[in-house]
Amino acid sequence: MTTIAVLGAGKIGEALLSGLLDAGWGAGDLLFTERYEQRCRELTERYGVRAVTVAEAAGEAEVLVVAVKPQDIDPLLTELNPLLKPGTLVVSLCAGLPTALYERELPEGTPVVRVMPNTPMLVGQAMSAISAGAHATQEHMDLVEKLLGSVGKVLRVPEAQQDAVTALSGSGPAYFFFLVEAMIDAGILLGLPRATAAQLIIQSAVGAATMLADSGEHPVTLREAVTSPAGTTIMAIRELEKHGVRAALLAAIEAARDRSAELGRAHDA
Ligand SMILES: NC(=O)C1=CN([C@@H]2O[C@H](COP(=O)(O)OP(=O)(O)OC[C@H]3O[C@@H](n4cnc5c(N)ncnc54)[C@H](OP(=O)(O)O)[C@@H]3O)[C@@H](O)[C@H]2O)C=CC1
Ligand SMILES: O=C(O)[C@@H]1CCC=N1
Repeated sequence: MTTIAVLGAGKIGEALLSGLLDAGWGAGDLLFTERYEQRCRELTERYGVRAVTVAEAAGEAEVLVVAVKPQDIDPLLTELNPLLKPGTLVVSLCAGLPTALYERELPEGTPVVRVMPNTPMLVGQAMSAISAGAHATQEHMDLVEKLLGSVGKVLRVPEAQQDAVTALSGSGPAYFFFLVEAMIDAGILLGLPRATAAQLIIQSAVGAATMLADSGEHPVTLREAVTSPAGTTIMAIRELEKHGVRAALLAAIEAARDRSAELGRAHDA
């Protein structure tokens, strides 16, 4: 079995560890690094996976998954450079960071795969997009596809699309959570108890997502089926259009794309 070390087991690193264990990966094949002792203990107690140093991770693992904040990448790559064994695959989950950054800061020929996952990985429902760096082979891509495929769906995309992907599916769960939060507030406004409003909206979200995933229908068709002539839904849609919700989403996702590109440029040589 391939040994995988997650460097930086925060929100997404923990989601990956948890998702891989749920999918049947052995705890003995998973390692992680973290900055603080207490966080190491917490994760080891929760998942039975071993906390190691970066040097131990580089010595033992065939795959190093980098899951630190983009702002924390430079010291980690400096530490990793002299430790990396030839042929170790480096998988980056970091928003904005190009494979070229890793290739520049790590030993010549290091295979790198850039991935943009999302937190539904925690429940085996991630959407991950993967792109090969200059030295990543078909076998490396297949291995990363297998790894991420065990915790959700995987799409191969050209690296030039990764900033857009980050804005859409990387950040995407947050937009849905925001929408659900606002809709629950609307229930409160209408006088419903919070628990009732939450149950109504969360199940509606699950039902709508399942229809989108399973029916093969375009979202417009599904929305039209809910929108009766002179009924309730069209009154709500008119307000959404009047308040520019569609334009707000376009602008929001464009801003997220721009931020991803900016995070990458911050590391230009
Ligand atoms: N959260 C998300 O939904 C997604 C995040 N990502 C990407 O994943 C990466 C991590 O994000 P997220 O999990 O949210 O962030 P977190 O801050 O939750 O996780 C990063 C973790 O790495 C630790 N860390 C930092 N430097 C080191 C180091 N040198 N060695 C070991 N551990 C270290 C941090 O410790 P400390 O807290 O002490 O600094 C923290 O626990 C980012 O690059 C982000 O762009 C990608 C897709 C989705
Ligand atoms: O907000 C962020 O920067 C990270 C990347 C995608 C989702 N969360």
